[in-house]
Amino acid sequence: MMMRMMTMAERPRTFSPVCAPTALPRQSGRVAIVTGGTRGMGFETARRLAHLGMHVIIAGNEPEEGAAAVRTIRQEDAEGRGNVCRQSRTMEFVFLDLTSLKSVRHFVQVFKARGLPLHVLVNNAGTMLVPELQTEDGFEFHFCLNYLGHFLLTNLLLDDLQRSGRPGRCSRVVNMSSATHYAGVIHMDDLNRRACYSSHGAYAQSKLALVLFTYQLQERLSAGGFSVTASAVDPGMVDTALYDNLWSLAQALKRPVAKVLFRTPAEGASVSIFAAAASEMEGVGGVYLYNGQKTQSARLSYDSELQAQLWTKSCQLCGLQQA
Ligand SMILES: NC(=O)c1ccc[n+]([C@@H]2O[C@H](COP(=O)([O-])OP(=O)(O)OC[C@H]3O[C@@H](n4cnc5c(N)ncnc54)[C@H](O)[C@@H]3O)[C@@H](O)[C@H]2O)c1
Repeated sequence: MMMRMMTMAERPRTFSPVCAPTALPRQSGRVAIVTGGTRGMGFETARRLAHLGMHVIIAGNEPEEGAAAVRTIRQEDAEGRGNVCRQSRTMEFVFLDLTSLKSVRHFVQVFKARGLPLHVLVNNAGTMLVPELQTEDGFEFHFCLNYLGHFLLTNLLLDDLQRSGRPGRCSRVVNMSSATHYAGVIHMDDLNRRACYSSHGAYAQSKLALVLFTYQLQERLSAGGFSVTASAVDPGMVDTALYDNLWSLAQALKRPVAKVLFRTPAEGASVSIFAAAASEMEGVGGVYLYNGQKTQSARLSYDSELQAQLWTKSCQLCGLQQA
């Protein structure tokens, strides 16, 4: 499929959603995992995929928020169908803490025990501007939550994605990146940023790592002849709880600006939903999407040597055997 490349300078200033909701095909019989689907864009993604008929598993570290999200979506679904089906097992929450590699492995074990197929994995969960902090495994917080946890999760679920995809109906991995990745640098010898920490630098590195991971994953999937695609998406600036870590003056200034200029979570999520479900994206991978268009990502993200190095290093950090 031909998609026109946009440069950064060409990026439109309008904040319209990327695709009309009606343009998406039904997804009955398909299964999706959405990380961080308890609120914000993850919730909107889970909601839309569920309404398209998918069995959606919200994976997150906030069980109460997760239960509320599941209740809301089930209720909406039941009302849409004119019946009440609150016990439906096609919309559920399963605990996953992406800052713990043990939790990632446990989540995968629980999922595999169910014997379900897996057609869509949306790696959406994330955090931003956290003060210097280490995870239980000793990783920098942004690096682990935004990138490494998702790297491990995806790799452990790859065989399920490969088994569930077929030519003409590929399984899809969607990685939630950000325009901040353009400012990112990969510090291969200091991925945990011990030498010189900045929360913005750590966030940017994690989002660039996700783009490098996306391209390397697609290359490996294509080389293996698998019916799985991987894409990175950029939702624009979206008014969500992601900005809760801004210092208080910045918060106060952000609020009125966000109301006018930022996208709503539903608008922001439309790019993940498009990547996860649109017919236009069938068989399309190794791309960075912004406003539903294939867009040029950072120059560094196309460095295939850097992609391979990061892959190898990430396998070592997670204790994964290299394929
Ligand atoms: N809001 C924006 O302007 C913007 C812009 C570009 C990219 N993004 C990205 O979009 C994604 C979604 O963010 P959002 O804006 O909807 O923010 P949000 O704070 O509303 O959602 C973040 C989600 O991640 C989950 N999460 C946090 N820590 C977790 C952990 N340890 N384990 C599992 N889940 C965890 C939260 O529970 C929540 O569901 C993030 O990856 C973010 O970096 C956001």
